[in-house]
Amino acid sequence: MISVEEARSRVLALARPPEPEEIALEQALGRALIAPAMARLTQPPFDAAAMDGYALRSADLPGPLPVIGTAAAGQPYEGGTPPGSAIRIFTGAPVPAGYDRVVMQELVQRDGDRITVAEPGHSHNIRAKGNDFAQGSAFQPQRPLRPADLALLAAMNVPRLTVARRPRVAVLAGGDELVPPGSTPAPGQIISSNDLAIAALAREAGAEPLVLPLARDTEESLRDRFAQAQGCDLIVTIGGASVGDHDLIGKVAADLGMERAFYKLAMRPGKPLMAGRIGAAAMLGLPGNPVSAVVCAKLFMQPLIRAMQGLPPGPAILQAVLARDLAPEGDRQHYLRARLAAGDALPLIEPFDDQDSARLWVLAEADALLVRPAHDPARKAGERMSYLPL
Ligand SMILES: Nc1nc2c(c(=O)[nH]1)N[C@H]1C(S)=C(S)[C@@H](COP(=O)(O)OP(=O)(O)OC[C@H]3O[C@@H](n4cnc5c(N)ncnc54)[C@H](O)[C@@H]3O)O[C@H]1N2
Ligand code: MOO
Repeated sequence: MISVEEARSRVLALARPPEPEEIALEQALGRALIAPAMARLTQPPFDAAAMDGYALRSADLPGPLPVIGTAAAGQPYEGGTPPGSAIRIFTGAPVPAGYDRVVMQELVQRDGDRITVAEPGHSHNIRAKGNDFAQGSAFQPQRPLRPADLALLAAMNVPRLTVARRPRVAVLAGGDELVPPGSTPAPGQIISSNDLAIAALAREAGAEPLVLPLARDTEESLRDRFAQAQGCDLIVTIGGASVGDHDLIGKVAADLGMERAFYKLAMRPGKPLMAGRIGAAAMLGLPGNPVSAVVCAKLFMQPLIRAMQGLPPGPAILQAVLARDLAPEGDRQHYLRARLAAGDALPLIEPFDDQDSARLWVLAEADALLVRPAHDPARKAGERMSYLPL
């Protein structure tokens, strides 16, 4: 069995270079820029007042000074600025050349058309032209676009963007025991849960998921579902990955010409993970146990989807302090469902006693996956450990 690290690099090697798509700025939340966005203007485009008050020369203080005009946002003052004068000014208005300071109105005594300033405050309250960004500045963050990025891109006057096309991900769950949520299960049946979680994880990573109808445990049914996944960039199967008589994914995928990158890795949960390529599509065969499927999706599927968009694959691995002693680990890298609590410099992490890979309730109560390398020795409370946030 290969290691988690080796499996990860083989999975990431399945990513093809991202394909460009041009979209409107309003559609850009969560998308990955694959060409830099260039600022089409300078911001602020002029020296701008940062406060409501009076624009004047510092050298003329404390006054008294005549107020000879007004400037507001969108209504610049067009007159002269002779020494010994001031104008009324409002936040966002251009500060006329000649004045070097805006004094907040709270610090000004006004008597008719004259002002006196006993104590002007420290700040000059002027945002210099270009102090945010200059025309021609290139913006290309190595992460999905966030809400505030849309404001920046709007301020840069960039109404259209070149982003990575969203990878299309087919989610293929199967098993004779599975019926969709809302059905009444017959004896021996359960509700299919994984497909929803895997589709949501795909969407979270930037993909456009396509959840296929549940497959039966027959080669014919699976072949039919693979045919429905035509045109997708990634096919993610759930279940049927192990060695039982009804675990047909490997066989059907092989019959369809799958080039296997690996099958099985030294990981817990998730040992029977399968990866490769079928025609133009990458393929991941996730194990059926619900927790195993989610853990594999976080560790392999989401990084692959991010890589397909030209993004750093992740996931972020963070540090925490162990809240209790742990026995030595076995021969597979273990991802333990765990709770986080506030600590001093780092959070405290405590794994749940029951790590059954079918228990979704425990997964829902977990904040993190505590990472223990294969053959990790016994650990004491207080030691530093790695974890993956959920
Ligand atoms: N003899 C062995 N048996 C098993 C091994 C092994 O090495 N030797 N590995 C175990 C491990 S580890 C895992 S994980 C599972 C994975 O098996 P499969 O990928 O073949 O998954 P299934 O058998 O189809 O299902 C396992 C389990 O999960 C439930 N399931 C499947 N799909 C869904 C779904 N969409 N929603 C909800 N639950 C689902 C299914 O009913 C089973 O209970 O194999 C072990 N066995
Ligand atoms: O490795 Mo399987 O993924 O637990 O239960």
